[in-house]
Order: sequence, then structure tokens, then C-alpha cells
Amino acid sequence: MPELLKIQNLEKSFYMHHFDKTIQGCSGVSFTLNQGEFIGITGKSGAGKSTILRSVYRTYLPTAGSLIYQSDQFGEVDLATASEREILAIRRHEIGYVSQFLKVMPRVTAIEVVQKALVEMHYTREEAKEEAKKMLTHFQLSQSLWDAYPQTFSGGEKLRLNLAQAMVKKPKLLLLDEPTASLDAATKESVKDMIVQLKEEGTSMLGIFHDLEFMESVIDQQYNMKQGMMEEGVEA
Ligand SMILES: Nc1ncnc2c1ncn2[C@@H]1O[C@H](COP(=O)(O)OP(=O)(O)OP(=O)(O)O)[C@@H](O)[C@H]1O
Repeated sequence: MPELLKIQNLEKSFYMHHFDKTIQGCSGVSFTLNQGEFIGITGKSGAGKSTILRSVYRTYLPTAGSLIYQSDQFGEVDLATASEREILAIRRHEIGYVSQFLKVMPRVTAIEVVQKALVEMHYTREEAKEEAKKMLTHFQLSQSLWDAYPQTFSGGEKLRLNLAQAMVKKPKLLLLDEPTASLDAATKESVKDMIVQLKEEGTSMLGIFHDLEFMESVIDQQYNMKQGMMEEGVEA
């Protein structure tokens, strides 16, 4: 399988001015994600798992190392040094990110959140609305909430909306930071179905899960983080 993302010696540290100390997020992290593959990252709280995902999405600017990504738009790109313009275009069309926290915009309804994601992918407004309805139905978001503002949604509802908005784009690379936290068994199944479907369509994924049983049912490879360092990978 062709390589999609090759991470070499990724390091991210945080300099805390107010107490003149550096906190290590992760260091010496190296691994390769192939096209259509799903890698799960495990490790204790604070081990550096989210730091890796945020560095790939460039929410965090890596301190050292390279993240060589094969972009449809730009060819081979190092996400650590790519321009802001490249990163924004890659986020818009190629890399999706799901966390438990929904970035909500004022006066944008739940269905518009998903619709907007598709309009960015050049769907017409009408097509986008139809696809958005299908996705919200898949993730069992009650129809009574479609025209509501997500600010007041519960944790699980926000997460399902986040999943819908990221997955509806069928991104090339999907970053999943605890995508099943606060979901019941039935909704977890719908997340699993969508993961399987996207994988079949060629999406590669990097994911963090507290539910190890769920994780092991969907991943191809697993890496464990310990105090900011990556341990040897084990085949899933
Ligand atoms: N923005 C930040 N500023 C300062 N320190 C940070 C920042 N983000 C992460 N860290 C630190 O980096 C280390 C790794 O954090 P990270 O969030 O990657 O851990 P994690 O393995 O995802 O933990 P959890 O499972 O609890 O979410 C922690 O010590 C954390 O305090």
C-alpha cells in the first residue's frame, strides 16, 4: 500500500513562560501510515497521544521532526513546515479531525454545519442538504435537533455532529480523538459502520480510544505512547 503519512522524529514541547519551564508533549515519534490503513494510538493520560494528532492537523506547530504527507492538491508536503494557506486548503479538502469538543459558530444550525462541510467540497446547496440529512440520520441525531443551534447540545450530541461533519466529506485522512466517548452502544455501532465504510472507500485514519475493545475491532496497527515516547508497534 502506498504511504500517505510518514512521521519522523516528531517532537513537540511547550515552553511555559510564566514559570520558565518546558513541558514535553511528545518526542522521537516515528511511524508510517499507509493509504486505507487505520492506526490506533494508546497510552496513559498525558502520554502525548493528542499531541501527535494535533501536530498532524497543525493545531500544534511541531518543535522538531517531519510529517511527510502525500497531498492531492500539493503533492508531497511536510505538514510541519507547510504554509498556512496549504494547511487551510488541506484541512478543508483532505484531512478531517474529530474531537469531543465542537467548535460552534453562532446562529448556524446542526444541519447547516454538515451542509457547509459539503458545500466546501463543491456540492450544490440542495445536494449538500440531502447528504447532510442522511448523515445525521445515520448518527441518530434526533430530527428535532436538526434546525437547532448546537451550543446547547449534550456532549454525545455534539460528538455525533462532529463525526457527521468530518465523515461526510470522506476525507483522505481522518484524525479521531476519542470519537466514541460519551456514546451509547447503539451509536458506537453507527460510528463503527461509518469507519468501516470510509476505510473501504480508501480513507486512512489515526485514532485515540479509551474503549480498547472498540479500537481493536477497527484498527490495523497499534502503537503505544509512554511518557511522550512511542513504544514498539504491535500488529492488531
Ligand atoms: N497546549 C499545551 N500547553 C502545554 N502543555 C501541553 C499542551 N498540550 C499538551 N500539553 C502537555 O503535553 C503532555 C501530553 O498531552 P496530551 O494531551 O498529548 O496527552 P494524551 O495522551 O492525549 O492525554 P489524555 O489521554 O489525557 O487526553 C501533557 O503533559 C500535557 O500537559
